[in-house]
Amino acid sequence: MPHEEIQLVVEAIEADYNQAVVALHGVSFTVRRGEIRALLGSNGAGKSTTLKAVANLLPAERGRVTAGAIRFEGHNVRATSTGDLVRLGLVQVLEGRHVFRSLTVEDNLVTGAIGRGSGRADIARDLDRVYGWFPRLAEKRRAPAGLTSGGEQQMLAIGRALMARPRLIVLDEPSMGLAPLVVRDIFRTLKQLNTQEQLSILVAEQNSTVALTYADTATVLENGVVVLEGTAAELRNREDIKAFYLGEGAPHAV
Ligand SMILES: Nc1ncnc2c1ncn2[C@@H]1O[C@H](COP(=O)(O)OP(=O)(O)OP(=O)(O)O)[C@@H](O)[C@H]1O
Repeated sequence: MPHEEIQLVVEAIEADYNQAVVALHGVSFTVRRGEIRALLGSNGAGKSTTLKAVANLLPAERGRVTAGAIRFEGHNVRATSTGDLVRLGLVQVLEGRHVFRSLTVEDNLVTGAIGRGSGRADIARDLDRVYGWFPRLAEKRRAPAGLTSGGEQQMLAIGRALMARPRLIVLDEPSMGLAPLVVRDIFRTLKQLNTQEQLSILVAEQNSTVALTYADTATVLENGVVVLEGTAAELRNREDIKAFYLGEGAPHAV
């Protein structure tokens, strides 16, 4: 595989919080251009910490990367602010969605374009594009975001990220708290964005079944260490994985 196709390199990173709790002990993986990589693992495995490290968001939580390297398209992530990473095309959608509840859906989307320096016409075109991907957001464009459903808020968080014109989006648990059909719709749209716009995706999920359905590759974390890595197809066929690593019970449990 040619080197230039590797978009994100995470190399042997270690991270801690409050200079005390060590959350990652040498995590490594890559994301190729146009790839969907799932980051799997049970509660506390280190998924969120890894994603925050990739977006250089750990300092905001008294966390830090203490060793290793992270490079996005050749840029040293540890030395680049989150805002600059967004401008470079690496955009994160955080766990819990974090929409501005009192702003309308459309105003929330427009905030995603801040910092890009775009004019009104560009923003209007990108809004149309997001509404094309998520028609439910178009229907709710004038509604306060806080009054929309959980699924719509997740779509809004993704739509807001798309307004920044990302080349790689980083998503933390997009399925959390959502009904299975809504989760399926969201993952289908992500897959279409991936195939039609060559958008690379790094997604942390506890729902390994849905993640392995849509991802190309997966990395499984346990206690801050990579315990398994492979193509999603390989991992889908390993019945033992859910029982051993993902806290989803024995393989034959109902
Ligand atoms: N802000 C924080 N301050 C201190 N310790 C933290 C903080 N956030 C996470 N940790 C610790 O770091 C470790 C990894 O947690 P992390 O949230 O990355 O796991 P996770 O795989 O994303 O789990 P979850 O699915 O529950 O979010 C855990 O031991 C957790 O307690």
